[in-house]
Amino acid sequence: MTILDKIVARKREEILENKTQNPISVLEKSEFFDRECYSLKEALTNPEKIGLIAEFKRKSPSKGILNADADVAETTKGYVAAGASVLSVLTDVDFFNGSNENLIKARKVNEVPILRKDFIVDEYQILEAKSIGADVILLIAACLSPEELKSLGAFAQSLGMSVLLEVHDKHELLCSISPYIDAIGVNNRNLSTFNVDIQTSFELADLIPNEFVKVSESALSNPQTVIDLKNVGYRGFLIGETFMKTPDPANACRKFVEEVRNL
Ligand SMILES: O=P(O)(O)OC[C@@H](O)[C@@H](O)c1c[nH]c2ccccc12
Repeated sequence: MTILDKIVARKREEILENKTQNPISVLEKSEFFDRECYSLKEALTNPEKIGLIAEFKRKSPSKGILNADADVAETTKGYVAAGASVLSVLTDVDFFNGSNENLIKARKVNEVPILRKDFIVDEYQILEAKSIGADVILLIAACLSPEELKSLGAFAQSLGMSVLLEVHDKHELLCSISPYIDAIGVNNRNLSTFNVDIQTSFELADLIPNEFVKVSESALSNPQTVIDLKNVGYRGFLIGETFMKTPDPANACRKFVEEVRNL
């Protein structure tokens, strides 16, 4: 059993618990449920920005605790002030020390698209994402069939949300493309083995059809890599650890954006 299998197995239990505690009728009454979502594509294609998706992640299964203390409202506001176009907030509790509460706190103080970073396998989680104020959901090809990717993507888009499809190899990419996604993220980290290799993004760049915004995810720590990825067509850069492992993630983000701009 890989770590991804473990996470998904636990996720299915959690969904059952949440469905009884917070039925859909309750989710639909949330203050955020009827708000209009911000568009991921629009945010990432703004020519004045570098296309940063800055992530709030306290812990990861591969690295352990990154930051137990950072305040989510202050950090996410700082990310946006630093120039981030989009925020990503981990909501998985057991493996990433995230929470829905963290996303709600980020939503209340920011006016940019927010990605609910979690392992989505059920429509219920998409309604939950909408109810906590998320604009974007992640669909991970490694844990969903092509049919599930299509139906979950179509469901999210029917609610006005954007869909980021995550792939980490050519096979996943080629069998997951559908009209029900807005952007394609190449994860440089293999979620089953935790191996990281930025070449993955360079190798898959040309295989992603141009109608999708191209996003490179994970293990980005060098400002020059952002420039090199831009040159092969990427418009989004998802960064968590590089910022969160420092005592002041927003400040680390500000320095990173400045360095990219000066290159
Ligand atoms: O912290 P990093 O190496 O900058 O990576 C961020 C993000 O890409 C990573 O957290 C991530 C990518 N895909 C995921 C799926 C689930 C949980 C987390 C992730």
